[in-house]
Amino acid sequence: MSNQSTDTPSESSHVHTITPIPEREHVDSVGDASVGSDVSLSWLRQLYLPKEAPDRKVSTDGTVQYSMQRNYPAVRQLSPAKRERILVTGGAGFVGSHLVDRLMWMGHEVIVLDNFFTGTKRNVQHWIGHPHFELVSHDVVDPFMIEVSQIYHLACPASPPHYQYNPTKTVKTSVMGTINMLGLAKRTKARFLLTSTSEIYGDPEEHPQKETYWGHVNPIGPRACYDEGKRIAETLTYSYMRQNDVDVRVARIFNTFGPRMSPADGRVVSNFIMQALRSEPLTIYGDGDQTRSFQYVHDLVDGLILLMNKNYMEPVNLGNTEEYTIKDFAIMIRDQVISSPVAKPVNDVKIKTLPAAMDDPRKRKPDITRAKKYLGWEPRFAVKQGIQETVDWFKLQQVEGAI
Ligand SMILES: O=C(O)[C@H]1O[C@H](OP(=O)(O)OP(=O)(O)OC[C@H]2O[C@@H](n3ccc(=O)[nH]c3=O)[C@H](O)[C@@H]2O)[C@H](O)[C@@H](O)[C@@H]1O
Repeated sequence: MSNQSTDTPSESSHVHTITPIPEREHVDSVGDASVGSDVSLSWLRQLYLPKEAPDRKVSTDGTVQYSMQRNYPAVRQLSPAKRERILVTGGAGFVGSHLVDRLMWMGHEVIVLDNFFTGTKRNVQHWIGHPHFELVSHDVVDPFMIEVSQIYHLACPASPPHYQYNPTKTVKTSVMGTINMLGLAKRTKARFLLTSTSEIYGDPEEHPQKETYWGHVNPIGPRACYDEGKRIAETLTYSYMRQNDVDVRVARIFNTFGPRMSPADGRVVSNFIMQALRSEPLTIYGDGDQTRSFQYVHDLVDGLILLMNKNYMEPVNLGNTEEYTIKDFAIMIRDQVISSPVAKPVNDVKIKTLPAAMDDPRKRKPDITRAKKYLGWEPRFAVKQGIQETVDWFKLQQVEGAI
């Protein structure tokens, strides 16, 4: 993409009316006691923003030395009868690893399958060797046999540059990976949860998007490998439900951010934070009037666990209704990185405009009436609180030389 202009865009001209964002209280605990996922934020933070890191020593000579962790984080003690054996595909990825943290906290046995294309061992390193945890290097495109009672099927690249890097493989992952995992659910009678996406709505003509909306997707465009892949994954899921009595759940996940996002995955949150930290211009694709609604990863994990454990089989949107134009979002992130008390000094960060991405949805915001009604779920985190934690995490990676 070539640079067209270097300037700070005006904050006014929106394409449609955006609901003002309400103030939210600072959150210090997450989860839901009804399913045993309730936990303090500080317990989770020790896993990704530790005060000390006894498992690794980062030296000024540019080396890092990992050592066996002496103590695992404390988890709930469950009786064997209540302990589920849970498979998480893509469990070493950004969302998957936070889900694994919570399921481990809840006292369950967790088996992670990952091919490490976008996930990393580092994301789940703190659990390796734990008696409740197993990490398997495996690509879901190939069949996999195991006895489990629940399957969270997350495996698939999710950022547009990653899923467009090898579109055929993305389609295979969605189609064959989902068939393999549904087959496993059928054989073991495990409950199966598909992580679908807001992208199945395409460039929506309905706003906000309800689950009853069928979508507006270009079937042959550059995003199709992901959009259509996830649409067929939904089709497969409900076919197995009707034909084979598989107990299914479908989450349609809207834009999610947080610690452990890959700094180079090309999504807007990681791009803007990294650019601001490096004092580089923030890159806006197109006019910046396109909108997205961003949720913090812990809210999503709350929603996924509730959905798995409640008795509701239709698709459910999981997303935050705080909607931003991308240009307002750029300004918000820039200001937050600059004003952050522990930030290394960043120079005056500019914003530059690049050509729009093809088929980029113009607006996106979830209608979460269903999630509220059937799961008793709604996001708790203000985007700003989540962004602050994410900025802190990116800074820690920078200090440790990991990025
Ligand atoms: O973050 C997510 O959860 C979602 O990310 C992508 O969907 P998309 O909305 O295109 O996400 P981004 O790549 O983060 O882009 C958001 C908006 O920011 C723009 N953008 C992105 C990157 C950038 O540097 N500058 C910029 O203006 C994009 O053009 C787009 O309009 C994935 O396709 C979804 O599956 C995934 O759920």
